[in-house]
This record gives sequence, structure tokens and C-alpha cells, in this order.
Amino acid sequence: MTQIISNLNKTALVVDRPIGQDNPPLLLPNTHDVSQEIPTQHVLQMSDFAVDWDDKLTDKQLDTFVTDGWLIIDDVFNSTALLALQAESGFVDYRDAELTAGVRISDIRGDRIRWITENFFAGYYYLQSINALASLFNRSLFAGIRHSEAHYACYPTGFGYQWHSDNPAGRDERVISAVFYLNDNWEAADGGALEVVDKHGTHHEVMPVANRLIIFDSDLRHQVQIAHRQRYSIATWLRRDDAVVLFATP
Ligand SMILES: O=C(O)CCC(=O)C(=O)O
Ligand SMILES: [Fe+2]
Repeated sequence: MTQIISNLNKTALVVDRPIGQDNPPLLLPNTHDVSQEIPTQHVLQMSDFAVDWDDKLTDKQLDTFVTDGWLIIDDVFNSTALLALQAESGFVDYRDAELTAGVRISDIRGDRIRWITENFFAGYYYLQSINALASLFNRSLFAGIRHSEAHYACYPTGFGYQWHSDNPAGRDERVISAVFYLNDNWEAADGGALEVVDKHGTHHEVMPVANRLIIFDSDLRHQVQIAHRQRYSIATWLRRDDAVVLFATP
């Protein structure tokens, strides 16, 4: 089994066990004045994850998304929300992605994942915020999105995800894919770029830098290049079908 190292050694967080309502993350204030660097304990709320998507996404960007099929939004969340997601990603009990049609897929994809449910804390707030983005797409692009799903993903060093599109053959439930990145100080030498082929056939490479959301048409082909450092993200899909009710396993 691949060993997963916490994301936290790359993140300015003071946290020693999984965060939750009973253990809110301690956040270092964003200041260079050492005398002010006293961690503040802050209970996370949905409002910490609120994003004014209408403000973040201009009409021009929406037009570009329709024409090219993809779009990058940087500086998505405030630092409280970002740090909470980074902290949570470091404590996730990652599992192997499931088998597809009985075939082991570890040859194609090397990520280890955990689906976000209401048992998550920051991740669940993230999903609510993505639902607000979905309603913007429904209002402005008549996208017909009915629910969203997301999983935390960790690509261990030496792994990527080969060329694919997010709708398996003959399926079209996934309308828009959105990947949110959690990696501080990611450099080109760390590899792990997402390579997307847009609607015109042009290739683009996107670095998985913290607080960046890439949105793309789920039918576009893309791959994750081999990462040379552990790579953390939240892969998200905005879907046109009804939500599947998940029953908690005992
Ligand atoms: O992490 C990324 O950049 C993309 C992940 C991806 O393509 C997927 O999970 O389907
Ligand atoms: Fe994908």
C-alpha cells in the first residue's frame, strides 16, 4: 500500500489531529509582524466558504468557457476555508479508486481518493459552495445541473492519471468537471500538471496550485502528468442526473 504523508508539512497550519466542530483548526494570521503571530481558534462556518461566483466569473469568462470548454478561477476561497480544506486533505483516510468493470485501474490512474459525504467537515462546505456555482451555470448557461459530487484525491509521488474523459463510453451524466487544488508552493519541476485538450484541439497545461479551480466540459480529454511530489486536490463533478442517496455503512 502506498504511504500517504500529511499535506500539513507544506501548509502553515497548527493542527495535530483531524479537525472537526470539536477541534477547529488553529490558523496563523497572515502577517509578517512576529509579535502578532498568535494562532486564533476559529470555528468554521458555511459563511467561511461563501463565494460570490457572480463576482468571480465575468460574462466574458463565461463566454470563453462556452467557446473553449474550460476556464481557470484563481484565489477562490478566503484563507480560512483554504487552510481548512488543506488540513482536512492531510487527514483523509484515502482508499484505492474502485475497480471499473472488474478491471484494475491502477495502471491508468494512480490517485487515492475519498468521496466527500456529510461526514466531512470542510469538504462538505466546499460542496455547498460548488452547488452555488452550479446554480450560476444553470441560470446563465442553462446547464441543467441537478447535483454535485466530489472526492479528495492524493497522487503519491511517481503517479498520474492517463488520458481520459470523465464520462465513460455511452454515458453523459457528468456535465462539468471542476478540480480544486490544495498544494502550496507547487513548481513546474514538481510535475503533476493537468493537461487539457480544449474544444479547438489545443493543449493546455495547468499547474495544481493552491486555491485554483479549473472547470472544464466533462467530455474534454485530459490527463494528469506524473507528480514528483504528493499532489492534493478535490475532483468535483456537476451532474445532470438525480442525486444518488448514499446509505451509511455500519
Ligand atoms: O487532478 C486533476 O487535475 C484531474 C483529475 C481527474 O482528471 C479525475 O479525477 O478525473
Ligand atoms: Fe478526469
